[in-house]
Amino acid sequence: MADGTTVQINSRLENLRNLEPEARLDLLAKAVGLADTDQAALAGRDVLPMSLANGMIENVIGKFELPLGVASNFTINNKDYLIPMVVEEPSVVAAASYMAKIARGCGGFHTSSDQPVMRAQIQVAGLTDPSGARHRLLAAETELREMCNARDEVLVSLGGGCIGIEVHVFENTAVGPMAVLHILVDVRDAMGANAVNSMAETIAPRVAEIAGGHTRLRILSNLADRRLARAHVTLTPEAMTTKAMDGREVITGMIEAYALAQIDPYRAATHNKGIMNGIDPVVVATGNDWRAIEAGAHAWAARKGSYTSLTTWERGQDGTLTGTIEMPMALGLVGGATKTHPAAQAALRVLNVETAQELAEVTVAVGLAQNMAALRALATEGIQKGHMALHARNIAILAGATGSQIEAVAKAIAGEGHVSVQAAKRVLSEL
Ligand SMILES: CC(C)(COP(=O)([O-])OP(=O)([O-])OC[C@H]1O[C@@H](n2cnc3c(N)ncnc32)[C@H](O)[C@@H]1OP(=O)([O-])[O-])[C@@H](O)C(=O)NCCC(=O)NCCSC(=O)C[C@@](C)(O)CC(=O)[O-]
Ligand SMILES: NC(=O)C1=CN([C@@H]2O[C@H](COP(=O)(O)OP(=O)(O)OC[C@H]3O[C@@H](n4cnc5c(N)ncnc54)[C@H](OP(=O)(O)O)[C@@H]3O)[C@@H](O)[C@H]2O)C=CC1
Repeated sequence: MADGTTVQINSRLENLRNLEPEARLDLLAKAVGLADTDQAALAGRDVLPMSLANGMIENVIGKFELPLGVASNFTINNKDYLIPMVVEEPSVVAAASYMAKIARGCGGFHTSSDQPVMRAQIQVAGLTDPSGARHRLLAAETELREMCNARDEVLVSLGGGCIGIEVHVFENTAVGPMAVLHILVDVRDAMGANAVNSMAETIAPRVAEIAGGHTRLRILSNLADRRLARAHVTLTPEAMTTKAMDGREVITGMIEAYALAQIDPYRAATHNKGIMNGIDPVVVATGNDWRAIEAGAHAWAARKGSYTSLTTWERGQDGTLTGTIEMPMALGLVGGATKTHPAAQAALRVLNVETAQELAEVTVAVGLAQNMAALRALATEGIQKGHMALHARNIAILAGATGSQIEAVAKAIAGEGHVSVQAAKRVLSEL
């Protein structure tokens, strides 16, 4: 766990879906060994006192609640994980759990990641010799690195700190030539924005002196391309077989669907939205900055000039299907709201991760599972059947159903295949 103790979890929580929320939390608490305070935080009982909320952002007037679910069945690198997910969209948690169930029968997900290295940019403008400035800055690397590290002794004592620099030259911009110095900083278990921003601001005057010209921007880049996390999964045709389709056909359909996301930005945007359906809920549940993750994901997807898929899907020589994902994942276990929000702390304990790198790897594995669910549904029965069956509960609520009526109305309209408020109102009046 984040506190240093190791717990073996069995993520296959039988019958979880059929329990009431309190019983589900109870089952989760037993599986993970959660303290009462963490259970209360996850249940949303007085989780965020107004005084705390008021200290987190400005002009606070209240708090906004969202559902917190748990995806089961995940096996990643032969270790079981239960995944807390904060999300407003139906079918996301069910889909992740389902794909994790299929994947665990095939050995689960496997991951790797880069060291947690962030970059910050120091823009130098007003130059006549940007290439000369680049050489002068590169020659001063040791001095600049030492200045950065003197700014954050705690990070250095934790094994992190500035590990190097890069200088990028732009000969022609709207305001003339520019050199941009990047500092590369190992931020350990933090997301790292504040650490790298402070270093960038500290060394900027010296950078201006060395380069000539003047410095302007001093800020991290959310294109965290030195902090990539990767996951892959290999699935047999037998595991991909559905009631209506042979697994080999399902695999063919998924690969065809993926092929469009590779080359067509219209499809890639939706394909990647499906991936972020898995990633964002984990980022939110752990109190991390989801705008930073979104910005990094889409900038990475467009890095080759045209926007493309964050995943790949390929058929192996033995007929198996392999899915992979690789993307920036700047997540922290400390800093930001991860430490201040009690539910984020509890969610991290449910995840049972030791390092920010492990959290990043688990998160991209959930993104891959979510993409697998969408492609599998799209390649077989279509998205509406499974998604709308679960969305039907929202529609039932909109139509005025309460308590046990919600499930009854949802089941009836999903069964009719006509999920609309009108149909729900009719069923409700007949109940
Ligand atoms: C929705 C399912 C999973 C149903 O699929 P199903 O075949 O009806 O599921 P099942 O009843 O056979 O259950 C299989 C397992 O799914 C899970 N499961 C199943 N139902 C529940 C539930 N109610 N509550 C909790 N867990 C559930 C659970 O793990 C269960 O195992 P069990 O517990 O029985 O051992 C399937 O149809 C599916 O995966 N559909 C895809 C859904 C999806 O991708 N949703 C995302 C929203 S759509 C979108 O925004 C993105 C998109 C699609 O546009 C992206 C793109 O285009 O690429
Ligand atoms: N473009 C962007 O994405 C931007 C994002 N942000 C925001 O910045 C916040 C995240 O910044 P971040 O720097 O991560 O957070 P913090 O500055 O809140 O926390 C990180 C600090 O925690 C301390 N620390 C303790 N233990 C560790 C450890 N094991 N590893 C690393 N650091 C440790 C270090 O501080 P110390 O040395 O002081 O002990 C470190 O600098 C988020 O709220 C984000 O929204 C801000 C600006 C821009």
